[in-house]
Amino acid sequence: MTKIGFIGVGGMAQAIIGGLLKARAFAPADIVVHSHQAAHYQPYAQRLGLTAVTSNADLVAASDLVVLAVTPNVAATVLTEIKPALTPQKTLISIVAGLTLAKMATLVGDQQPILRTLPNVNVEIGAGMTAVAANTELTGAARTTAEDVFNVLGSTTTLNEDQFGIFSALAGSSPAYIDFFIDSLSRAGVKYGLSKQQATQIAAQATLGSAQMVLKSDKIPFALIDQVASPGGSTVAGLLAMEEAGLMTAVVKGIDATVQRDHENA
Ligand SMILES: NC(=O)C1=CN([C@@H]2O[C@H](COP(=O)(O)OP(=O)(O)OC[C@H]3O[C@@H](n4cnc5c(N)ncnc54)[C@H](OP(=O)(O)O)[C@@H]3O)[C@@H](O)[C@H]2O)C=CC1
Ligand SMILES: O=C(O)[C@@H]1CCC=N1
Repeated sequence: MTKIGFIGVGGMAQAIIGGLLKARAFAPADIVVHSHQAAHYQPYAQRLGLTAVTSNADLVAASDLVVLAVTPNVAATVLTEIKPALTPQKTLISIVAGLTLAKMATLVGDQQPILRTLPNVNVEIGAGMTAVAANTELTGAARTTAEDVFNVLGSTTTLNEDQFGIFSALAGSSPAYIDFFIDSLSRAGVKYGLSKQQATQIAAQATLGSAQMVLKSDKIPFALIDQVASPGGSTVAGLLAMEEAGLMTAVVKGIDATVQRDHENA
C-alpha cells in the first residue's frame, strides 16, 4: 500500500488528513506524521491511529509520498534536512504557498519528482479546490498517484506556476474571506434580533446555494444579481448602499494585499 507522510501537522495538513480519512483513501496506519513539537504530533497521531515517527528523515524513509506542510519560513531548512533521505522513487508534494518547483529543485536536487500544490481548507469535507503543477521528473503513474491525493478531496486544476499567486488568493485564502462575509451577514441578523446561531445557519445556507447557482447556471453572477434585485425593491437598495461603502473595491484591495504577500514569501 502507498504510504503518505506529512511533515507538519498544522491546520492545513490536518484538513488534508481528515479529508483522506473520510474518503477512506488511506488506512490510518499508512499516514505517517512528524512535526516540530512532539506534544503537537504525538497525541494527534494517537487519537487518529496514524503512524508517528520522531524525525523528518524517518518520515521520508517510511513514506512513498512526502507532503511538505510547514510554513514558508522553515520550508528551505526542512528540504535541506530531508534531501539525503529522498530518492527518485518517492514523490515530494509541497503545499507551501509561494514555494516554486525551481526553488525546491535547488534544495533537493533536479532528479526529484515534485508536485507543487495549493489546496484549500475545504479539502477536509471533500469540497476542496486545489491547483497542481508537476516538474518534468514527475510523470506517468507516479504523477497520477500524487494528483489523486487531491482528486479525492474535491476539484483540482493544473495551473502554470506564475498563476499560483492569484489562485492562492482566490481559492486558498478566500475561505477566510467568505467566512468573514458570512459572519458579517449573520452579525447583521443579530442586529435585527436573530440568534447568532440561527443567523449564521441562514447566512451560510444562502452563501452555499448562491455558489451552487453560479456553478450550475449558464448566467454570469451579474445576471444573477439582476434576477434577485426586483425593480424598486429592497435588494437594489442594499446593493447600492454596499457599493457606496466600497464592497467591490474592498474585495479587490484585499486580493491585491494577499497576492503581494504571497510574492514576498516566494
Ligand atoms: N491554512 C491554509 O488554509 C493553507 C495553507 N497552505 C500552506 O500550508 C502550509 C502550512 O500552513 P498551516 O497548516 O496553516 O500552518 P501551521 O502553522 O498550522 O502548521 C505548520 C506546521 O509546521 C510544523 N513545523 C514547523 N517547523 C517544523 C520542522 N522544522 N519540522 C517539521 N515540522 C515543522 C509545525 O509543527 P509544530 O506544530 O509541532 O510546531 C506545524 O505542524 C504553509 O506553507 C501554507 O502556505 C496552503 C494552502 C492553504
Ligand atoms: O495564509 C496563508 O499564507 C495560506 C496560503 C493560502 C491560505 N493560507
